[in-house]
Amino acid sequence: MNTSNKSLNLVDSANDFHKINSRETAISINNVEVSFSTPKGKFTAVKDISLDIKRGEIISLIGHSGCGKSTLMNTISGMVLPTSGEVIANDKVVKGPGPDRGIVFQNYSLLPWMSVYKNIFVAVDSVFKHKSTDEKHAIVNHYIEMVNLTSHKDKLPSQLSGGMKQRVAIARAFAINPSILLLDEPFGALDALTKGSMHIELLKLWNLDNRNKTIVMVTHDIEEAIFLSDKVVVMNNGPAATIKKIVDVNLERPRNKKAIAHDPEYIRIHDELLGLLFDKFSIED
Ligand SMILES: Nc1ncnc2c1ncn2[C@@H]1O[C@H](COP(=O)(O)OP(=O)(O)OP(=O)(O)O)[C@@H](O)[C@H]1O
Repeated sequence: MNTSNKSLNLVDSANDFHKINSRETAISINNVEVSFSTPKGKFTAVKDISLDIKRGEIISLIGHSGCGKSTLMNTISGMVLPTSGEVIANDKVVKGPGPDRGIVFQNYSLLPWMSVYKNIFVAVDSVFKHKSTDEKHAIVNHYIEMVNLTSHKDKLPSQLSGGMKQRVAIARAFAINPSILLLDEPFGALDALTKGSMHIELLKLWNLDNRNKTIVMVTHDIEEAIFLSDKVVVMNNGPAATIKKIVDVNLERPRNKKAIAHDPEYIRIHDELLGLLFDKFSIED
């Protein structure tokens, strides 16, 4: 990626900005319960969930498979509405999806018949209706360049590697400039090396935006959660899953993946998260 110099220059000022800005609440999850109607009756996926997420924070949701991470995330995106309680995003009660909340899924959700360029253009075009075509092209080119895919912009998704597809999905999410970015296991399908470089690219984009975007990510990967996040929200097993603990990640940014693994605080957080996920209450099923 050709953004490293820019992002390095922004790091110090971004630190200050982040501290000031992080005092505002971007997302408030208030006493949320989500139940689904199933052929066997009502199924409560999550309940009693209350969580405040500050502007510019990166939050990870972790927990065992099926505990309700995606369901909770989808209450923020508006794709799932709470059965009771409410989610407030950018000071408005969430009643459905909106352009202030961009989402990236594990399966990239790119339109297979459209080029890299077109996939991003379509999203930009639908959100920035008031902008001229030239402005929209400039936005698309800017974000394609940011994820270093300019030479691949005319390719179809089927002609790209998994990491490249995920970069397109991330570029598309950033291009519509949502203040809240929701990532549902975005790197789950990638090999360790590609995953590592995607982490760096995500943080570069976040830095270039002055660490102003609020990012909520679902992951199964403890190391990924610690490396990227300010807080890790650990969920209990479902049904009727609740938040088990919110673990603060007080590790200085920018973080170096190699160095951080030897940091005593990293090791402590890692042990705590392992304990929370694999204690006797978590493995009863
Ligand atoms: N539309 C639905 N109707 C009925 N049950 C649902 C629905 N969506 C999710 N569930 C159930 O709610 C629970 C939580 O699902 P969810 O996908 O949120 O879990 P998750 O923690 O994200 O899982 P994973 O880590 O495996 O992706 C599961 O038991 C799932 O079967």
